[in-house]
Amino acid sequence: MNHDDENNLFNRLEAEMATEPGGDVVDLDAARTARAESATPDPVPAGPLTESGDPEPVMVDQPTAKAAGPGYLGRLRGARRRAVVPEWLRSMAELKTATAWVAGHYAHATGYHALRSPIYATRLALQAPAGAAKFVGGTLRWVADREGEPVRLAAVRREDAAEYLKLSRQRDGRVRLRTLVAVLSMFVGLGAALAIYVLAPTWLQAISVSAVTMALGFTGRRADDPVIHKAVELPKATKLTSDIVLRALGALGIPAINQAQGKGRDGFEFTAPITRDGPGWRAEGNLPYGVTVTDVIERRDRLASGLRRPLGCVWPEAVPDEHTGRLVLWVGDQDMSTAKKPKWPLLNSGSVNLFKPVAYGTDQRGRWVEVTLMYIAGIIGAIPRMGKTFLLRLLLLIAALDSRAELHTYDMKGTGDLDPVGNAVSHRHAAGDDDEAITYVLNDFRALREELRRRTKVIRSLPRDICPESKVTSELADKPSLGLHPIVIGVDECQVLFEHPKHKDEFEEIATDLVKRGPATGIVLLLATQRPDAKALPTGISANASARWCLKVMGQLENDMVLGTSAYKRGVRATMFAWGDKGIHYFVGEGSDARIVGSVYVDGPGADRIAARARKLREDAGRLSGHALGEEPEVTASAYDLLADILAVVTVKEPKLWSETIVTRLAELRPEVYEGWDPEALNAALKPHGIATVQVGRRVEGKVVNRRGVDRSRITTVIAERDGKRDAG
Ligand SMILES: Nc1ncnc2c1ncn2[C@@H]1O[C@H](COP(=O)(O)OP(=O)(O)OP(=O)(O)O)[C@@H](O)[C@H]1O
Repeated sequence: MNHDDENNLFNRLEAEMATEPGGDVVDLDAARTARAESATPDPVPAGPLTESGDPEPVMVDQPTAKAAGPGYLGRLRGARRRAVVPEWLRSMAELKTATAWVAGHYAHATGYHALRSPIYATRLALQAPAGAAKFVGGTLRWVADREGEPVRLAAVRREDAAEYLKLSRQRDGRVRLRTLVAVLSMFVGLGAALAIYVLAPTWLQAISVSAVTMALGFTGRRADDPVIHKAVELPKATKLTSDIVLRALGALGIPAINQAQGKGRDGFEFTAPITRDGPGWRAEGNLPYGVTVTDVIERRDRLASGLRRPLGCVWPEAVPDEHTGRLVLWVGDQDMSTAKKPKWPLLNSGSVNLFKPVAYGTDQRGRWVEVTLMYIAGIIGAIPRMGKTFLLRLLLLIAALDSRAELHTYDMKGTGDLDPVGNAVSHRHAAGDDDEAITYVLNDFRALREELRRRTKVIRSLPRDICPESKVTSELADKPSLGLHPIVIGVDECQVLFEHPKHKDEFEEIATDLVKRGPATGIVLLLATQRPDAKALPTGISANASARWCLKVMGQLENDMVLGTSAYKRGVRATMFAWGDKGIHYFVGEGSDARIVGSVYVDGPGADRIAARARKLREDAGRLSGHALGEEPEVTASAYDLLADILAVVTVKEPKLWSETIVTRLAELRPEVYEGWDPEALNAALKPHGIATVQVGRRVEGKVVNRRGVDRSRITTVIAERDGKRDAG
């Protein structure tokens, strides 16, 4: 009986006992027999009542274990098929890697031993006399049947004459035969040696003497000092066996596993054989009832101790479409952070189409993980020094390699990490968190909001056959006349914007708009922060981001801010990354579940080289613009302030004014900003400031006309609150 059957039976018997009135001690065998005979299902009190008022019985268990669950066909349909052709045969890249590795291994071993062969020969020659002595001694012992001596001596000690006589006779016969064989062999050997000496050419003589010397030298070897050392130190990563997995799971301190193992059971039910999977081993199976994969992930360090492997090799994972107790344990041969990574295809050559997936990192198994930068808004979160800026820069470099993309790069930390991209290709670029930089970013964000509006209008006006999905496509991005090329905005340490004492609301409002409506219009916003909380990353933004990269974080809150609500509960925990796991992160996006990815490492000089290539691409396409050309945006010094502008155009004598009058006046005041605004746009722009439009009645030609308008006193109050002054008007 397997564990499932045992458990089923146990559960059934428990249910039977629970339904017995009074909870008396029950003879289980008798109960089972009676149940089988009566063939009526057990009454379950929770069921609906029958006409007579008795609870209607509800079948919870089928009478036989066989009938439980779906039928054979059902189970077949539900079965997951394993790949017919193994992964390494399907993927050219994997096959190449495997073949190259095997060839490299043997080439290394051959070279290693070839270089040392003279030493081996000398040592064997020196050992040859000892080997000869050993050979002669061994032969004499064999001829004299020394191996039987202990038995004969034992017979002597026991004074067992009959036994001794029998053994002696047997020994005499054996010695005679062996002497004959030895003498014959000696003659044959000596004859062959003489023949070679007299008849054979010199090379054959040399080979023969060497072979005999080497053989004698090999015989004379010492166990503690081998002549030939191993060319490679085999890694300690030995095969993962079920025993090792069970031992490790038993060491986690999870009571249900320990109880099962205490009763002699496994505490883990393997659902597939342990197999080689990439550069590591993969075990899959069911944890005991009630134990979840997150329980194991939480104890990843203990698991690593139980497996006797470095932490970076041990990757327990949940299976997304399975129950929460289905564990996949992947144990790598090498620590993920130090394992050799394949060369990034874009490192030295190549360009990118942002509408197609691009490899940007590798998973634990060394396979490329791709990201499509279009139609997303992304957030990157991590504690400091884990590789957040490097990852953002990598994504921006990828974007730079599509010559159509217009880059806006903002390094609010100000250390110049984004300068390689910014100075070479960016349309807009700023570093630092001083007023000048903030004003620059604010102006650009405002311009981007306008661009977003323009793009939505362009997309709306396009015929269906050209723009079937109401979003920018690669073909549309190719047409310069439409101006729908990709715009990629990268902001490192974005909390500087969203916590800015004066402009935080406006930054938040624009960024939220870009996150929500940007993707369809070809605008991609990538935000990185080292403090992912509601202030640093407003929820309107974090909730709407469709791509998420989370490097190591310290707690559940930050984890869920970056990876999405309840990610932590589902076992997607970036808290488990070790301090050394730089660049390793959870990636959610590309329509798949969270994956662990180690991003490609591109250092400063590497980034410079790639950016130079990207610049060349742009120059060739005639698309280099803005900052990269040394041009600065027109509006820099005076960042406009909507509320202040409204106060400027609405006099104190006009306590309430129609929105349409205000937008007309605003357009006169600052046409580069307000041109084309309608009352709705004003309403939308005021909302983030907590200001709603009100009904304003005006007498027009003797009649009162009601329209939406703005209450001036509300504007002054909000400005007063914002600037901390009592009265702004
Ligand atoms: N993919 C990677 N592989 C290996 N090492 C990396 C990787 N990415 C970054 N690192 C290393 O991690 C260090 C920190 O990276 P980075 O400057 O991006 O961290 P950060 O999270 O942005 O830190 P801060 O919050 O201080 O800005 C780098 O100096 C780099 O050496």
